[in-house]
Amino acid sequence: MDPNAEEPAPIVYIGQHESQREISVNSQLLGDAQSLGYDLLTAPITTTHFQSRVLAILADYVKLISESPLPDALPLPNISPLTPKDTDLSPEDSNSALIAVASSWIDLGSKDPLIAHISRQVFNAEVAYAAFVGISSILVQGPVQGSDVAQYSRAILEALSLGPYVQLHIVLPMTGELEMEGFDGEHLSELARKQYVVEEDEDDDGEPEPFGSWETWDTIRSVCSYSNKLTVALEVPRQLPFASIQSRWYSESIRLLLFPRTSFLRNAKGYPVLSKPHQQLFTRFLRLRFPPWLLLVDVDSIKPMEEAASGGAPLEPTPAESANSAEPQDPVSHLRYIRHLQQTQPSRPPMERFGQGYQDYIQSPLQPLTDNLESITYEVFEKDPVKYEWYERAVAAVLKDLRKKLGEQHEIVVAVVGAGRGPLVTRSLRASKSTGIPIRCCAVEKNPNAHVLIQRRNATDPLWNGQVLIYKSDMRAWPGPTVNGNVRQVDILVSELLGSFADNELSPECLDGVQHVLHPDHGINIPQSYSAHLTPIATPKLYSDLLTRPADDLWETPAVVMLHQYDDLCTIANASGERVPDVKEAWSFHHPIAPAILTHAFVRAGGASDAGGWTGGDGKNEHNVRSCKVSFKAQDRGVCHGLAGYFETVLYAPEDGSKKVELSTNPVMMKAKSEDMISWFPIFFPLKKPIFIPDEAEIEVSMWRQTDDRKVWYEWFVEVFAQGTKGKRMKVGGSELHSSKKNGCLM
Ligand SMILES: C[S@@+](CC[C@H](N)C(=O)[O-])C[C@H]1O[C@@H](n2cnc3c(N)ncnc32)[C@H](O)[C@@H]1O
Repeated sequence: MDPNAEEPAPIVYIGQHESQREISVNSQLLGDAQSLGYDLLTAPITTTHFQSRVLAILADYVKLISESPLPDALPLPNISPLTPKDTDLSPEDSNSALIAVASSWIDLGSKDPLIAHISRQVFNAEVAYAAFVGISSILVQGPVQGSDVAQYSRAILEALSLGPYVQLHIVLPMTGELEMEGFDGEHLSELARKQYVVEEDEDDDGEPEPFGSWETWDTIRSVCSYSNKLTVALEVPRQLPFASIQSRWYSESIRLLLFPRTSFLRNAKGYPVLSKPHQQLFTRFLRLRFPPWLLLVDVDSIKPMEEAASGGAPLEPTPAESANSAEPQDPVSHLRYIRHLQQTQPSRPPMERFGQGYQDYIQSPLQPLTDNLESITYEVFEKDPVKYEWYERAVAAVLKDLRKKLGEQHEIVVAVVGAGRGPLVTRSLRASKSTGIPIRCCAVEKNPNAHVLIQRRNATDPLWNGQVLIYKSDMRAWPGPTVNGNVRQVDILVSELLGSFADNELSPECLDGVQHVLHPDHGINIPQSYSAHLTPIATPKLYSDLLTRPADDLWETPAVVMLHQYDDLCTIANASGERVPDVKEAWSFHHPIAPAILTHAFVRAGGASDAGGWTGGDGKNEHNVRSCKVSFKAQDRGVCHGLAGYFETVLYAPEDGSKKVELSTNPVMMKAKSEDMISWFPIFFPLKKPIFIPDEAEIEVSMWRQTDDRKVWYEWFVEVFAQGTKGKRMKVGGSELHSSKKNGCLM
């Protein structure tokens, strides 16, 4: 968790795959591949013998129905169980390093019921046998061009139930068609009967839909209910598609990245290398919490060691051979290059280093008002390299402004409310020292355990020097500091009560409750304001994680997550033309609030005035209700799984108009306002049912911050609109109304 610690090279598992492996894979060959430096090897589940047997059964059946007076009365043929000649695989200890390959000559989505039926039998027999011999990872060719994706998906769903540990990895291109070598022999799709072959659409320009491959995947995983046993084996093409397609795939469950021969370039010395964009893609995937395995496809064919030693290619070229040959003779040049990339990865930004292991990990938001935090939690905040520094700047700026306004005679009272272990007290004292403006400093904390530490710190820290006035109190019940027997008004009220969505740790309610100690004319709050921001995202990872958890109200509870494997559905171009997420403000809070509002709230409390709150209680907290309706424009089709939430805060805007001191977790503003700040992860408002978003659709988000005087909760609702035929917008999808009332934040 230390953001400054040295980073080890990421762990990457690399395998080798040959589309047409000519030699059978056994533990000997696997051992040879491992001694060359591979971790994994692919192995076809069945042999060509099996294929010939299936084709013969098919041919017999076709003949039979052609000769039968009642062809429709004939039952579809069955494939008899596998025989020893049909497969080279057997149970071995080393099988965990094998990835089984299901036959690519079948057509699970064939529109011809006969072909689909045969294909399913082949596939099920293969999956079941692979699972039986202890190989859980199975590479499965994606749907054949023109076949029925729904039918294919159903077949995948069926196969997933064939073994408890079966993992199916669907081979798909990023866009268009696969580049890796296809299957050479007879393909079942070519044997579909005429009446089932659909003529090509003449109007079709032949150009693939850029998101077509992703859409195929979306259908497969939706039919399979986002099963965590189903992932993608994504082929990396020579020409990478648009950034929007790359980031869509990045958000998906990718277990394998396939690098075919075509994805490599040759450098001046003839060695295989990846282009810069390919390297960036590689780095991005490597930073995932569970990076995909890599498969080098149809490069550096693996020969058994014995064969290599007795006349095959030598393992390492001699210098003379290297000099004389136009192409390097290294038998694992692609692997060596990828290992080199692995070892020379650029270091991660501080937030990623700090959050390592927490990426896409769902946590309940902290409730520091209801719960008493542990010392270790404070310790984690205190590692932030930015937040405390910015608070110190803000206090210094306020001190200078107040000094101008109040003169040297006025002793400035600074109160840190919710002081925790005291870092903001230290920063306030430092600001006083650096500006030369003396202060009277107080610390208020309701956590009795943290209170012990701040008292000790007051006694031992030379900067505190026993001068800090320490109060163990809920700030809302604190009467203010007593100096020389008199209660003094506070000039600067410093707090850090912000959650990932700004107000979700009840900063507004706490600061309202302590505003009575602040000087009514010139008192200043740090922060002065904060705002909540949101944007719709696709995050299949979080959605499928939530699906695996039993509690129903998980869908009704915002979660704190270091969002990593997700895709922004709505982006805009920034000033330099770069596409950035369209993050919009939901609402904001400003402090101090108008005294009249507090007076009114006070009168309402106890039910003496008005009819009571709209959502319960007397209505005393109703001024902290907020709502918004924000509209976003999606560029490309996708699926919305929820809303990502962020916050921004103005700690202080100096009176001379100089740069404001601000913090932000909004990915668009963070760099400019508080780069490398690590204290807050984003918040995620999930949707119980993912919503499909068509190209260029409008996404409307309605959100509410509600209260009943005892707690605060959020409600959220998403609607999707597309352009209708008559030029009018038309609703095409929407969520149910989600509400966190049951798990609201207690006041
Ligand atoms: C997010 S922590 C910040 C701690 C510390 N100021 C820092 O920046 O490291 C918020 C602190 O406020 C305290 N707190 C929250 N609500 C409070 C209240 N109503 N009265 C007093 N302390 C409160 C919590 O116990 C916690 O120590």
